[in-house]
Amino acid sequence: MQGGIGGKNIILRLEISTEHIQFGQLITLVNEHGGDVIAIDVIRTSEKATVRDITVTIADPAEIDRMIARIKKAQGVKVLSISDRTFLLHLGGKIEMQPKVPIQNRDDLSRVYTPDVARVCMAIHEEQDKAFRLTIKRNTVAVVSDGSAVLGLGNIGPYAAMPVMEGKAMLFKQLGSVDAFPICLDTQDTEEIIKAIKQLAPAFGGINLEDISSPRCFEIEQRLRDELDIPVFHDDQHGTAVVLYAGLINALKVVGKSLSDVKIVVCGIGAAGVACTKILLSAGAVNIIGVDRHGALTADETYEHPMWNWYAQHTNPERLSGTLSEVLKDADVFIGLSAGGILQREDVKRMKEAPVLFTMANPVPEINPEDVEDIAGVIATGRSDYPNQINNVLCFPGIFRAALDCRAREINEEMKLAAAEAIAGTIRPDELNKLYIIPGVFNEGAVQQVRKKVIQAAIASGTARRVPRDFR
Ligand SMILES: NC(=O)C1=CN([C@@H]2O[C@H](COP(=O)(O)OP(=O)(O)OC[C@H]3O[C@@H](n4cnc5c(N)ncnc54)[C@H](O)[C@@H]3O)[C@@H](O)[C@H]2O)C=CC1
Ligand SMILES: CC(=O)C(=O)O
Ligand SMILES: [Mg+2]
Repeated sequence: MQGGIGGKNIILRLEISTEHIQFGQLITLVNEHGGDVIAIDVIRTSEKATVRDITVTIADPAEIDRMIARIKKAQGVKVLSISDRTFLLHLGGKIEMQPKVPIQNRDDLSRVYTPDVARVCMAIHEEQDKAFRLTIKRNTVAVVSDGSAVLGLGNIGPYAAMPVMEGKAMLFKQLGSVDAFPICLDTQDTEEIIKAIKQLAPAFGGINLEDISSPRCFEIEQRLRDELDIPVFHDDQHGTAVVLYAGLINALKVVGKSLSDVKIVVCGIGAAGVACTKILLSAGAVNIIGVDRHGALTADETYEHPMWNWYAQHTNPERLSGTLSEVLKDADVFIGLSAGGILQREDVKRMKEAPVLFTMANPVPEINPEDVEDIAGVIATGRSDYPNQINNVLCFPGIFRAALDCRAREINEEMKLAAAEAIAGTIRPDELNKLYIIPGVFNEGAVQQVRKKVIQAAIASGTARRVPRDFR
């Protein structure tokens, strides 16, 4: 994946001479390259020529250049510009700030701002907790990244991370009615990140850490949880783990296996891989083998990475060693949280019957579903263009909605397990099948169910600081 014209949807602005070319000829040319014209807008027209924006969706992006070369050669057609619909959508960023009330006169001005605002400031100064009532704090979350592990793109830095964080902020708002600010810090130093987030915290009711690479993410999250009194949640760890567990509950029902019996191979023992393993262990999984770039993690080895030593001590009961391919033999479940394209069809064939494949690397999964759909029991990816999207977006809007509504001090294990069970439970037994193990992102019932179950868990576990009105 790269910048520029790399996507599947493009808009061509063409000046078309009415004397030389029939519009139908152009459509045929697009179709010959596997493209479909999905919209045509006339920009201007004269007797001799029309200027039109033609939106084309194309199955094989490699065909785009060939198609454009042919259009450029066609007599009577001038290509004025080529744009990628995804890039157009990002022009100027994807979100903006909106005041809740207009400032229409001096009276409004003196209330939202000086002098009257001073009385509100002093009320908070006298009782800091009032910040929850009198500022944006109670509904606002900071989405903070350092750009070090952005999706599966790696360490692309804070500027390049912004589009993902803006996207997360949009999802927070649309799905959970949570106001979220994208914040990308220009440092990858653990202490500086902790300090910066603590300094930002007064404005926020929660901190969603995003795309911070392991092992720094573990210390950053733990220290912030200890030192702040608002929920701090590393989405790539816990959001992913919650949704993965929800998906696995249902996938195992489809293939008729139980969590305590299955052999699970987790590939990519980073932020997401560690958290997914932890939630599965706490839910009763016994036989989990973790694999990273150098092969299986085993208690027979010592690792520089302290989390890997913990991992090796708590997993791989048979102390298997070897490559991903080797340890996959007779496995029931593959969980990929590593990098695109690293799993081969031959490896899947050596797994047990009806293997469950969660190939969750973004944007390119460990294996393309179409390469193994004939031999897999259930397949899920992190993407929205295949069935069974296992993506933390199913968790973070609802879990933060709940945490803000009950003013939870933290998001604890009880709340995470409740969220997973709520997501899994959204699918009725008569709906469950290999192509439908997890609710879709736009399933409003799922967010509401997560909110309800997570608030109940927060109250029961004593971390809620208020009981929302609909729970009284
Ligand atoms: N679907 C979802 O909801 C989510 C998907 N992800 C995806 O999971 C992947 C990992 O994300 P994080 O854990 O945040 O990153 P991370 O950087 O913390 O961990 C990635 C781990 O994968 C390992 N790895 C890389 N290439 C490998 C290979 N060829 N074989 C074995 N291990 C390999 C790395 O050494 C590292 O330990 C990314 O592709 C990300 O997009 C992450 C979070 C949520
Ligand atoms: C989904 C997500 O958070 C990731 O791929 O990093
Ligand atoms: Mg992420």
